[in-house]
Amino acid sequence: MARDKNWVRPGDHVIVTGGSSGIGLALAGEFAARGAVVSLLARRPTGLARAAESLRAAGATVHTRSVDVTDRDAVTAAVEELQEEAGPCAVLVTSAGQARPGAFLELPDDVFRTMMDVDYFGTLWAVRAVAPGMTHRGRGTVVTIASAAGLIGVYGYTAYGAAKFAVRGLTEALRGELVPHGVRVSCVFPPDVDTPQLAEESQWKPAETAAIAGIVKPLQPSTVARGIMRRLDRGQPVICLDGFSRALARWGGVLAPVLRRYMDGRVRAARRGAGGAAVRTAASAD
Ligand SMILES: NC(=O)C1=CN([C@@H]2O[C@H](COP(=O)(O)OP(=O)(O)OC[C@H]3O[C@@H](n4cnc5c(N)ncnc54)[C@H](OP(=O)(O)O)[C@@H]3O)[C@@H](O)[C@H]2O)C=CC1
Ligand SMILES: CCCCCCCCCCCCCCCC(=O)[C@@H](N)CO
Repeated sequence: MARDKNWVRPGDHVIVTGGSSGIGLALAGEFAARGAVVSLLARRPTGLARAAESLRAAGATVHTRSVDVTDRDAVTAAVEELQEEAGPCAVLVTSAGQARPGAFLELPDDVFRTMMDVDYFGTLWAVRAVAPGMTHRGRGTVVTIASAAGLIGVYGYTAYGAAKFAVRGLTEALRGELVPHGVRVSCVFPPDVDTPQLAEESQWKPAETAAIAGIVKPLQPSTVARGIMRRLDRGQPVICLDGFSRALARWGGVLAPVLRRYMDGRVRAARRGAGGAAVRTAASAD
């Protein structure tokens, strides 16, 4: 992905799934500050209205659509309508997502399907709705929000991590196909970010998962959004916001045995901390 200061211009139409909250809303604010027209997609109309209001108060032009990203036809229809209202989509950000951590042996089957439906297929349907237009016009940027849990397998994230690995696989393969058509493709791998989702998932999060994720202090959504914009300006296809994730993205395969031992140590420490005499041996194959 080449440097191109015109990847987003005033008046451009930017579509953000999950744009009513957290990372998506913070990014919508960054695009609005650059003069873009922003469209927000999410399920809850109240959240959409509140987010739109806050962006409009800062002078932005905002469109919204209440849609569940797992519904392919609804996503396609919403994106088409929004493009009729606000012009062809110059940038798509897929931030709609959900995290449900838990011990593998205790997670209900349907959680695995829900994570894939929301996090993976929710990303896929939005990308498929804009990709033909972008390639036809020879201009566009697709930004998917994965997770640091999509860079390495993390205790407690069997369902969520698998879906985020899928987002990463999709984005990486897609890049090779779309770049020749003038379409930029980037994937973002944030560590914990201080958003409603982080609070929501804490009710399910095993102490072991918290101990591993706690290696990186939660970032603020505004910091994450600014960091993403800076890296998009530089044309980076793989976007990490902290040193650990960056090391993982660059050296993950080579570092994996060391990282696994390190994480297993955090798991054992978390169990001692929880007062558990029951220290089951953490699996550490290599
Ligand atoms: N916060 C964190 O620690 C991290 C988050 N991420 C990822 O970043 C992305 C954004 O998360 P974050 O900003 O924290 O979360 P928030 O909970 O703050 O925002 C999530 C957004 O997605 C929307 N959304 C959720 N499910 C659906 C759905 N089925 N259909 C349409 N919209 C949906 C929500 O609106 P509504 O509920 O009304 O639909 C909301 O707008 C997610 O993909 C998440 O996995 C990655 C790494 C770390
Ligand atoms: C020597 C260095 C060792 C480094 C080990 C790994 C460091 C990064 C751990 C990241 C854990 C996963 C965070 C998931 C965030 C997320 O997606 C959820 N909060 C969503 O809500």
